[in-house]
Amino acid sequence: MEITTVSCVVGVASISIFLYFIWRILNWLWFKPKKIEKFLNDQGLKGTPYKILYGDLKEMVQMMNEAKSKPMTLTHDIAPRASPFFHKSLTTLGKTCFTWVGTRPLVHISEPAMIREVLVNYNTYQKPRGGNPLTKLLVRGLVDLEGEQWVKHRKIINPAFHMEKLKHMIPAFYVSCSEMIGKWDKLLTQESSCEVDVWPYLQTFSSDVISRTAFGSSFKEGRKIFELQREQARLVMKAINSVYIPGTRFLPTQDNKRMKEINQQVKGSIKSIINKRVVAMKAGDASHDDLLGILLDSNYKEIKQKGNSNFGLSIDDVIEECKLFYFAGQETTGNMLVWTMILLAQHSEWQTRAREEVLHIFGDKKPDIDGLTHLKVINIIFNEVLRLYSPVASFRRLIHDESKLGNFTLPAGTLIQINVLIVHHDKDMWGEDANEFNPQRFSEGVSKVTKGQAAYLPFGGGPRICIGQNFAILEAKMALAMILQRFSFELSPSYSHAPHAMPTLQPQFGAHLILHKH
Ligand code: HEM
Repeated sequence: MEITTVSCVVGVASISIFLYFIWRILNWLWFKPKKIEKFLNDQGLKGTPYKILYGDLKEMVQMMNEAKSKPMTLTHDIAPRASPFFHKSLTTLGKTCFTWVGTRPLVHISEPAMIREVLVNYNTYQKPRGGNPLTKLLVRGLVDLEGEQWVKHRKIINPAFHMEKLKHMIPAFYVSCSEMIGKWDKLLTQESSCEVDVWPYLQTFSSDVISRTAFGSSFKEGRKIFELQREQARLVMKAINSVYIPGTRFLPTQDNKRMKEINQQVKGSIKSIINKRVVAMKAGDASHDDLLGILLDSNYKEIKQKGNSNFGLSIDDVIEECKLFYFAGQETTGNMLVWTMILLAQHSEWQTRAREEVLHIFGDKKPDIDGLTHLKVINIIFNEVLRLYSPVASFRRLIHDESKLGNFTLPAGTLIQINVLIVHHDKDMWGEDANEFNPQRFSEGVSKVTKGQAAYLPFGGGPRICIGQNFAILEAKMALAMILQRFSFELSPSYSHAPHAMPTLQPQFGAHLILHKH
């Protein structure tokens, strides 16, 4: 009798637990997203209807693949190809609307006042969490931290990007660019002009710059790290574009195994560079001019000042920051340069103006820091390139608690997306010629043209603005000045216009230009 009662109780308890889990799964998969959908709709916010588990992921990937399948006509109206799903959603649902990333709502904001609110209040609007934890193998460090940890890291890393430190990186920019130009010179030994896909050269250039500026004399080891990080980025992008089922990262799939293997190798290599450097520092024999040297110095000062190593970065922290320099600084700057060359190849009048400025300031001499900071025409050209072909097409934030944004109340767990590329092409903001290449619009500075609004965001904004923007601009100025001193260029007939945002904005089929030697 007693045994029967016990079995009954166990049976009822098991059924209850089972039903509870079923309820939780159904709530996660269906009831909660539908409740949120109604909550947002009731506030007048339009959105795509929620689709179970995937949300809009399938349509997003399908539209991206379709856009990728063919090049576009040679215009700068690139958002429909580069961000097809978001462009369509914002066009049909309104500039403030919502879509779905799996079971999470993704609210798109485009009004400058709302954008500013999100960027300034960085403790409320945080970097997204969740999704596939394997992505953390690629991006951690400053870009991924919050609260006090972020403040601490930003303070220690900041000195590495001060102008007086960046000055010491000019020789590294010069050497890397000379190597690239040397290769182009070789291609042109027989002929006075030839067709070159400049994209792979610019990628190698910008990764070489990071290897040299991050690790100084150890830059060859840096190059190997970079190759591994590139492979990691491909695997991570694959993971991000699929729905993450919790726990699957532990499955011994080929991709999972490779991602972990790469992580070990990269960490091991950076650790060995750091260890060598720490030994050299103790012997008073280390370079203090590269990013690693400046970071270790700054860290040492912080620990000394506060009298406790808890206030500084650990070796693991330093490893993550070095990995981040590659991830954040290489592809973005390479993209900025490739689009600059493509646009100047198309708009020869601006190419001529830029060359005249370079020859006026430097003649055929090595560009120096003073001259580079005085390049005005090149400055407005870069502003316009970064507007039309912003390397970071969009970025996201996550709210952990219910929050008010503008007139809307957003539930906890909502993702927010700022579609930089779409904002940069908005005719209401930039005028009827929003899709034209017109660097002149920046002739009186960025704030004049945006009327001080948060509408120009190639480097983000607020306290979490890109820490490397001066580095990137200086590097790009050196490269463009040296290129213009030696070559003129135009689009090759084989160039196919295909801007593609995966993850940063790239020319999908390369950048085939005809180079002419001066
Ligand atoms: C043209 C080149 C570049 C572009 C367009 C660019 C763009 C951006 C953007 C849009 C953000 C903000 C992302 C967000 O708010 O979610 C950002 C952050 C960041 N960037 Fe860059 N970046 C460039 C070059 C660099 C370089 C050269 C480095 C370093 C070597 C770098 C390091 C970082 C870091 C560490 C952050 C995170 C800052 C923080 O959260 O405090 N970037 N970048």
